[in-house]
Amino acid sequence: MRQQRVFTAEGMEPNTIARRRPYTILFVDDEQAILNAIERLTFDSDANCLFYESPLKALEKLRKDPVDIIVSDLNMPEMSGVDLLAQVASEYPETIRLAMSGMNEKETVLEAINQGRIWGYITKPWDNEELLGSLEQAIYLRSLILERLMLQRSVSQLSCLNHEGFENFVGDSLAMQCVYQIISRAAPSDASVFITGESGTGKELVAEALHQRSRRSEKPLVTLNCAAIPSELLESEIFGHVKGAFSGAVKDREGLASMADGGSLFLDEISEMDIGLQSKLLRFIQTGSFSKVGSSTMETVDIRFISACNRDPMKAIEEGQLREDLYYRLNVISVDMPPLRDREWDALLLANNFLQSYASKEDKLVVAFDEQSEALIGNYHWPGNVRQLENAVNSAVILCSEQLISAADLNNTLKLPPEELESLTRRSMGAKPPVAAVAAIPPHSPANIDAHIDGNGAETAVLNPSRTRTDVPKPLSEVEREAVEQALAHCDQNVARAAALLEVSPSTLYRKLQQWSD
Ligand SMILES: Nc1ncnc2c1ncn2[C@@H]1O[C@H](COP(=O)(O)OP(=O)(O)OP(=O)(O)O)[C@@H](O)[C@H]1O
Repeated sequence: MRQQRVFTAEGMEPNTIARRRPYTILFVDDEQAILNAIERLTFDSDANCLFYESPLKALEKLRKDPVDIIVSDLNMPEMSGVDLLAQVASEYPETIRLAMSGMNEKETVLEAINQGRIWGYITKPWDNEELLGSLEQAIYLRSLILERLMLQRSVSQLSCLNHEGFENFVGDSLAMQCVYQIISRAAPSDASVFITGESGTGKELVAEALHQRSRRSEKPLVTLNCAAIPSELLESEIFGHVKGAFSGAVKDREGLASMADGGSLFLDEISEMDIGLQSKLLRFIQTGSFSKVGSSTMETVDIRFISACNRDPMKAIEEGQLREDLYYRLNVISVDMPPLRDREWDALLLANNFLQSYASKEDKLVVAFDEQSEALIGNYHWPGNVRQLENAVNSAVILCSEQLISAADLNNTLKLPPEELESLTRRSMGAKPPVAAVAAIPPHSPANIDAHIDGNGAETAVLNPSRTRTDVPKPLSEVEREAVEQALAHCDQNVARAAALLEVSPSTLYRKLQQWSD
């Protein structure tokens, strides 16, 4: 009996990716007899060998499920082997590509090698030991590439983790920087804040950050999810009750309003609150006074109100689910949370962060996302926002059987149909690693522009040379105007928000807009 040929790269440390699994080798040749001969030769090896007569079918297979190594004949009627390998080189540059050819095609092969489309070649007819030796070499090369990929990803993850975040937020997109600025400015005030945004965008984190950064941080932040408590119990939940106020009220009970005294009260999903109770809440907000259910004694507390709604509050008002007067009372400062799909590369930053925390929680040696899963994270539209991303990563960490998370692992919760999954994981759709986040910001975007106050106190926007990659400087006036235009576009033409983003006063911005319109 022949001994099993073990295609495991020698010289690699135990537990490295080189040992993670059998490698997949795809052989393409239009002659079935050649494929049969290779199949017999590799039958006992621990590699996962696949055989295709049609180069087009081989490409189709590759696009569904990339392989480690491809070995292709050169002369095939459907598509030449050089073209096939060039295609693989452009779509999957890290797949090792070998050509099989007779000596008469040496010129073509050498040219392809020199152009980087092919890594090596096997002559036909081959010597069995030489062919197996070439495959072992290819596997060794592939293992080095995977090792390098893993190291790159670890470095990129470390830089994500070392990135100084804002409170408990992860993300440095322009949209989130704008949110951080509003929080920083609003936090010290006692003014009510109304947070809007789709479900799972982080509205509760905003409430926590506002409280943490306020003078009330030593006192409690009390959260009430108005949708989670039956409306008949909500009044007593907020204001408390006295013994005998209703059947079941066997003793006096403090409400959340008393518990939040000196601190903040976060009213989540406010439009779900019963409309009758909303008028009592309005009175309470206006006076700071309330009485427990079943009591006529007034109590006074000092509370900062933060509210959130995951639907359009104007629609809720129109539909009679939110009192307009209450809304304006609660909405002194508004924070609109951007959906995850509008946050540049934040999804990748967040995913890496969740990967680290769940891998350590589950005690699993999962170190990174593979290329396809990174592309999926960057390209998917995440209707459930950060919460959905967190669940997808959590489940992928639990289910994944290798050190790299694959798109299929993530798709366990996303449940995308195969065609959609394939198109979202295609490299050409442009996912970028998180470390590229800063470089990806256009050179003249507001993130690359600092506010500058000159000796006379006049504010101007200047390019920060350490953050821009442009080689040819533009006149300052042009840069300034572009920065203002981009900031306005980013903030839906809201001058106050654009001014906050550019770190100038709204009056400065109005003055400049006036000058430019003259
Ligand atoms: N930028 C972020 N960085 C890190 N974690 C985040 C971020 N945004 C949200 N999360 C996490 O995502 C989950 C959902 O966030 P959160 O509960 O704050 O969303 P929400 O907008 O209040 O949702 P809902 O409207 O459904 O109540 C939480 O586990 C939260 O910690």
